[in-house]
Amino acid sequence: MDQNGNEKLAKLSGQLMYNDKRPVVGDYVNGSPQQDFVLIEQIEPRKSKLTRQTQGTDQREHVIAANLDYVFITMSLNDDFSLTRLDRYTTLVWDSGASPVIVLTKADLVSDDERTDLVEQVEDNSIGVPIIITEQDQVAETLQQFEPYLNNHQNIAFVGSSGVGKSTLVNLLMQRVVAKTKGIRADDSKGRHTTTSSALHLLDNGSRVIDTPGIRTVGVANVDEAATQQSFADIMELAANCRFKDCQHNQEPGCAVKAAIEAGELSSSRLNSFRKLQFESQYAGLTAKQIEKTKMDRMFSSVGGAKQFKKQLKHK
Ligand SMILES: Nc1nc2c(ncn2[C@@H]2O[C@H](COP(=O)(O)OP(=O)(O)OP(=O)(O)O)[C@@H](O)[C@H]2O)c(=O)[nH]1
Ligand SMILES: [Zn+2]
Repeated sequence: MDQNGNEKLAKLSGQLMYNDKRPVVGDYVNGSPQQDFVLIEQIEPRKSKLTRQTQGTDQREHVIAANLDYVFITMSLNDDFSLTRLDRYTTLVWDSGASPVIVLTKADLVSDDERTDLVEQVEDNSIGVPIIITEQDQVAETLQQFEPYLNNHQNIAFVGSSGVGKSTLVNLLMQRVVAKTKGIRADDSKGRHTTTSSALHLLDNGSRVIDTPGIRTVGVANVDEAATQQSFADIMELAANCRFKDCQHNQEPGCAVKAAIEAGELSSSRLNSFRKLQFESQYAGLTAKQIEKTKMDRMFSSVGGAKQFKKQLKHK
């Protein structure tokens, strides 16, 4: 896409190909126009990059999107609420160099008391991260809350579990259907039904929503708490019978997990994988807190309006 928002066909120069330097969505590139395509010759330094954490021995960094300014961590208040997952997403975003903003959706599906309680939990947990609260059909209120993050040619993206309302928000910001929501088919500008949605949506004010399946699911694979518990259902079940509620399954007396390993009902490698995941989650939570503290001041000064908007909506 050029400066004017026109999409162009582009090819990579041999030099970039040779060095395995490939642009990702959000990259700014320089190149020269050829007859019917643009030859990309240089990728500008990235001011932020969202990466996928590869697991196992392959430690190569996989960049999913570049130059994001704000990443909206989207979580629904009714059935997707998890502070642990929120912490891990927040860490992921801080690590990328972008700033996180928490979006709590579907406020219309919880009672006022529940909403107040959940929002306070997030405020206490994610100190310094702005919060946006949205609900069904509140278009003007929602746009108003997003405004501070869009008014300066920003690159933004939405992350979060499936079904929390990311597409709904993208479409709302675009003021038309560009991303598929459940039950609605995306329409492209020519009025033709499309099955794939574009990776980059240009808003009227010059900001861009970067939206790819890779961004949507970033972190979800190794982040999703419920999925973790589900995939280690056998260990969770055994652990319920440990004598101590906070049993670490090491040397504690009355440990049902150790007993199962000794009885040959559970492999010790399975316990190891479980530990690895547990450790990663604790580490992620800790880092989030530390990083949040150091970046707090910067956040408050750069988007001072955010808290006010939230308070307005909360007490309306
Ligand atoms: N009641 C209510 N429903 C909502 C709200 N936001 C979104 N929904 C509904 O929730 C469903 C899922 O929303 P989507 O926008 O498709 O969710 P998504 O996060 O894009 O899901 P994926 O495409 O799977 O990543 C749709 O039926 C929406 O209409 C909200 O604030 N309130
Ligand atoms: Zn135990």
